[in-house]
Amino acid sequence: MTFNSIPTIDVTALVAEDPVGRRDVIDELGRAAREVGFVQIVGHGIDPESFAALEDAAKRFFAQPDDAKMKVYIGNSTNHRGYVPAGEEVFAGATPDHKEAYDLSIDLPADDPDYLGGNPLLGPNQWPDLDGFAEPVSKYYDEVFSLGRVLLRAFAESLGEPSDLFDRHVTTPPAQLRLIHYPHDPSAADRPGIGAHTDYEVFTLLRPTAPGLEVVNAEGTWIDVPYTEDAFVLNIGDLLEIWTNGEFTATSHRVRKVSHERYSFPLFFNVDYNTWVEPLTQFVGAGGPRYDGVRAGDHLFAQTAQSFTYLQRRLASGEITLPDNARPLYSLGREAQRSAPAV
Ligand SMILES: O=C(O)CCC(=O)C(=O)O
Ligand SMILES: [Fe+2]
Repeated sequence: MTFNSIPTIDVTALVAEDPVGRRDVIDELGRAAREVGFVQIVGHGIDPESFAALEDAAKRFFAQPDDAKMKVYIGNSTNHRGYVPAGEEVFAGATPDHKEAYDLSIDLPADDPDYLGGNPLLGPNQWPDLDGFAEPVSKYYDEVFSLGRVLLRAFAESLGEPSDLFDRHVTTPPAQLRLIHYPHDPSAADRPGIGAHTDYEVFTLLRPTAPGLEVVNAEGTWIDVPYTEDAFVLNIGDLLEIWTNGEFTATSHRVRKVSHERYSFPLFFNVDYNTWVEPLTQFVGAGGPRYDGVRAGDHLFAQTAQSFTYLQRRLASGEITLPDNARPLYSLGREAQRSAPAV
């Protein structure tokens, strides 16, 4: 099965809990997750004002001088929160991505036991000292997180399963929101915005401000995700691919070189750190499971540690270690399947 465009699904009936219309939406979501792994979501009910306020906050944050941004450098954090300067994240192998970012996640109190116990992804955010930043960013996070929960339940139902099959694992998950800024820099025209990859979580809900995102189909052709105002781009991540034994696909995507300024805001919806994710028996046929199991948080941390230079330094010094059985980068998704079968 291949595809040449990204479907758009109006989820109004799902969000409104319309008992009749929601079933059609669920079936459409399931079909898109199987056949494409990417979909544009409209009718999601997120207030355009919340997005406008997030975009404004992000622009004001990135417009600050480097030394102000570096006060909340991600490398100051033990739980992976804060500012990611250009060149910090080495995504596509040798070529650093041409972007800067600000990473936050579920904002737990400073006395959170997982944080105090050294969990590498859980704990408080590292908020900048910038008026009118934390409030709109947190509001957007909470609203999109709630939408994610509705969609997660819909995906379970689309598989003929109880709606809480995955959602029962969502309490305080390491679900990151990234504010990404791709600056305007014509001299960097030969560098990718973000190299090809799959996302490491359950699924991603992304809002961009401009085109540039591309996904690969089964034939290896890169397909544009057209920019649609007010739509969320939803893509299936590694964990749903593993749980469904490949029934859903984590489709590889990239951001092509951007000569214009662009922002994008992916919220990587996730399950709790300690959730064990392996192919569910109902999806495993005679051929057996196609994937080894992973712990949700370990998978995200292992992938993160292999792509952020501050974590590579901590690994090299022995300050931190990779989780057992860490997968190498980019071992899942359609691109990986084309070169080698999953294990
Ligand atoms: O900027 C985009 O549109 C994509 C970002 C992305 O794929 C990611 O952060 O994982
Ligand atoms: Fe991504």
